[in-house]
Amino acid sequence: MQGVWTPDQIRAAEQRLFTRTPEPAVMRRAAFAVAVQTAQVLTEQTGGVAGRRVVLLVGGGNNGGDALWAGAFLRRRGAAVTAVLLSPDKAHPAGLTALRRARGRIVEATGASPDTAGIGAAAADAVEGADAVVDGIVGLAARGPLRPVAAELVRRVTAPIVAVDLPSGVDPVTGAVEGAAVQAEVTVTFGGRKPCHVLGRAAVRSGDVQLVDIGLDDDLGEPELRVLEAADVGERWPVPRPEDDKYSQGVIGVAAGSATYPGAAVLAAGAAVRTTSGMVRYAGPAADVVRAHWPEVIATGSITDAGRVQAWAVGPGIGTGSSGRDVMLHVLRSGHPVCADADAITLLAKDPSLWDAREPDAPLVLTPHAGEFTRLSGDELGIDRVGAAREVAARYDAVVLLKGNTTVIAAPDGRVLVNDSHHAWPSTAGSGDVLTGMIGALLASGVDAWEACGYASHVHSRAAALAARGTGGHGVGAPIGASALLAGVPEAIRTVRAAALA
Ligand SMILES: NC(=O)C1=CN([C@@H]2O[C@H](COP(=O)(O)OP(=O)(O)OC[C@H]3O[C@@H](n4cnc5c(N)ncnc54)[C@H](OP(=O)(O)O)[C@@H]3O)[C@@H](O)[C@H]2O)[C@@H](O)CC1
Ligand SMILES: [K+]
Repeated sequence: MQGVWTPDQIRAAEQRLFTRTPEPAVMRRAAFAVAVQTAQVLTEQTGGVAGRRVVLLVGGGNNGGDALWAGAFLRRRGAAVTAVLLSPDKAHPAGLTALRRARGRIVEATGASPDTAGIGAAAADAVEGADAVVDGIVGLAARGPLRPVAAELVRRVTAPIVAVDLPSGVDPVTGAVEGAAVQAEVTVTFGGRKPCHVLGRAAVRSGDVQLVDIGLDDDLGEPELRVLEAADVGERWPVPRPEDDKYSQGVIGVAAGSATYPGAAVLAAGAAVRTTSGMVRYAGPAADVVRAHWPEVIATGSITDAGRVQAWAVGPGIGTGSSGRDVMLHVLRSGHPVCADADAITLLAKDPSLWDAREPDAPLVLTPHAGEFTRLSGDELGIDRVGAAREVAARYDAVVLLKGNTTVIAAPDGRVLVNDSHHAWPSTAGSGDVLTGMIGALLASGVDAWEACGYASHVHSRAAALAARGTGGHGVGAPIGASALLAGVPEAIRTVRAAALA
């Protein structure tokens, strides 16, 4: 599990660290890691470091200081280093001295012979001719998108960019990208990941995030967010133990779909079949279609005949009328864990009396997309998706899985997991029905509700990428539908289990 800390938490931890290690030493350690990473990028792209042209984009704070020191280290490897100063009066003095001593070149962004965009000739030549660029424009103190001169310089870069701490122009806390921002090949960050490395468009802008230990670990405290790694998921994914039988692994009940729209039922029940080896029951008007697709599912037409289950996955395609309401009353009164999606969420939002049917201590998972979330919360979803999910989770005493390119999973006690797969292959109709069935199956097998959401969401996005044979948003792959995603689930489970056993 990876932790993610806010800039305020990082700064507070740094203050404690500086009582043991002087600040300049910490900065040099950070900068050295930037230099090593830049050398690696240069080697990969050009076959070496000596003689290659490195440009440092240097803002007026310590982020720029890191870049200047990194430039001084890169001079030792024989790179030709040019620092482009965006705020010459504020550029980090010790960093400047170090680069000058190492015989790096220093120019001003808006220096002599400016072009029509106001960029000085030396800066323009350097940026356009670079083999690699180090982004030290702004770091933890960033506010808003890149300012015009920085934006213009970044626009002209064609070389790979190594971002110091975070890609300049993104919001460090919310991950919002509201204007010009750096697209990094690699981001070298210090002490702990920040929200922008794992949230939304900023996570994509960060590229490959390399975390460098600067001695902060003991001072960081509880992380603001957590990210599951493949091995975390594989280690806890339920598989049959030698002593298990079909009942001991959990029986899940799926209440989804309708006679007119049986697809949601087929997908949710199929997802449950592929998630665990326990038994799957289906209750609803699509029983015949479900049986035809999944002979292993025990299907019945009415929720009242469903038989015993250990958890319910409810909602997709049940409708928001009186029969949907009856289904909700039944599953909420059962006292078992419930994963409520789609129409189930709309029903809960429009009829608050349904909450009274819920057993107070039974775990409840709500898996809204943005529109359903707004119905639940009563407010438009803004940039701070983490804060919003946390608030709704606390209000309803439920785990809230807020769907989006970054999935945010908030527990009622404030813990938050995020799943950012850096791709959008799961964005296809029916994909949510699959996720609901997966979460329900994990709940039935006894996995904690917050963790179940994290595991299911990780495997779900992995299954989509496997099915699409795709990687990043602009990488290879072909479009998939939810049935293909579902078919990818077993292989996705195999890969996370292999990671855990490795
Ligand atoms: N603490 C430590 O010892 C360690 C810290 N480390 C490093 O320090 C970094 C934090 O440094 P920092 O606090 O000096 O601020 P930093 O992010 O460089 O910003 C500088 C100035 O930029 C400006 N600015 C704001 N928004 C902007 C925008 N959108 N576009 C353009 N400019 C913008 C704003 O100034 P303004 O112009 O508004 O007066 C702001 O004050 C951290 O990320 C890490 O790299 C590492 O060395 C490890 C040890
Ligand atoms: K930066």
